[in-house]
Amino acid sequence: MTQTILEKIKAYKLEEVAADKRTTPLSEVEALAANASPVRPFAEALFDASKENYGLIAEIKKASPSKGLIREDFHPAELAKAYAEGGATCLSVLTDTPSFQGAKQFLIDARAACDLPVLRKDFMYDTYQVAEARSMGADCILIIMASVSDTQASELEDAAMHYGMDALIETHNAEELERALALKSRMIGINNRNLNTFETTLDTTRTLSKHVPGERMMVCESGLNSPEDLADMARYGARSFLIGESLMRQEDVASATRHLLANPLRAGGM
Ligand SMILES: O=P(O)(O)OC[C@@H](O)[C@@H](O)c1c[nH]c2ccccc12
Repeated sequence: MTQTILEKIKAYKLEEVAADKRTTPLSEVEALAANASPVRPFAEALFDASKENYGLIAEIKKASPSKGLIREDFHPAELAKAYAEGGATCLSVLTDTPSFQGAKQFLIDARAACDLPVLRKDFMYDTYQVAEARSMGADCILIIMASVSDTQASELEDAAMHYGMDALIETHNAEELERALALKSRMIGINNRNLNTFETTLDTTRTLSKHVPGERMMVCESGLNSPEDLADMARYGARSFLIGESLMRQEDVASATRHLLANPLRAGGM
């Protein structure tokens, strides 16, 4: 049987975590996590920003399995500063190496360069990875419903809460969304990209948004390219966005971020 991209990632990630546990035992990671820089409120920052205009989680992403190398001139600290200057609310930093050419050090460098709360973007299966995320300084983790059981999801969420971190619960279809809503987290991601096939369409948000209850905060993820895309998604109730590639492809990341956040809905008085 051929594996999907997500299944392949899961297989190597479980091996990676097992190896990490051998080199750095959990007790050591927990001690580092306990001494890490204080948590920056992630969900709260996003919620506040989305009341004013849009909340933006800007992603530091060097490469992806579907696109290959996205950005040559890649310096996480510089990019973090540019995103902050351009008005991003939070950062997301890919720490997966085999598929995204990310690194744990990228998160550490990006967070040290700005005041924004930071999401560790990786494939999480084990609470060891949550402790590790906090030890790097991460303020939020990602839980991908397509890749974890309900039990795993709530264990990961509990571990995040234990450290005072937030969790972004990522969904891609109605079944995953229903499972996500059984968790405690307020932030519900709708990923427009199917992680098994890497097909991307904003129709995912158009379809699923109506099933996100008002008390949750919807985060529209992937495939967003322009202020018009954001305005379009805003019509479906999205006020917060997770954006990587379209910003990473711009030479001047700060002004590209500013341009993206210029809100035609408000500016046009609609
Ligand atoms: O680069 P884009 O199309 O703007 O997408 C960003 C982000 O949503 C995407 O990187 C992502 C969403 N969920 C993920 C899970 C794992 C890895 C990556 C992702």
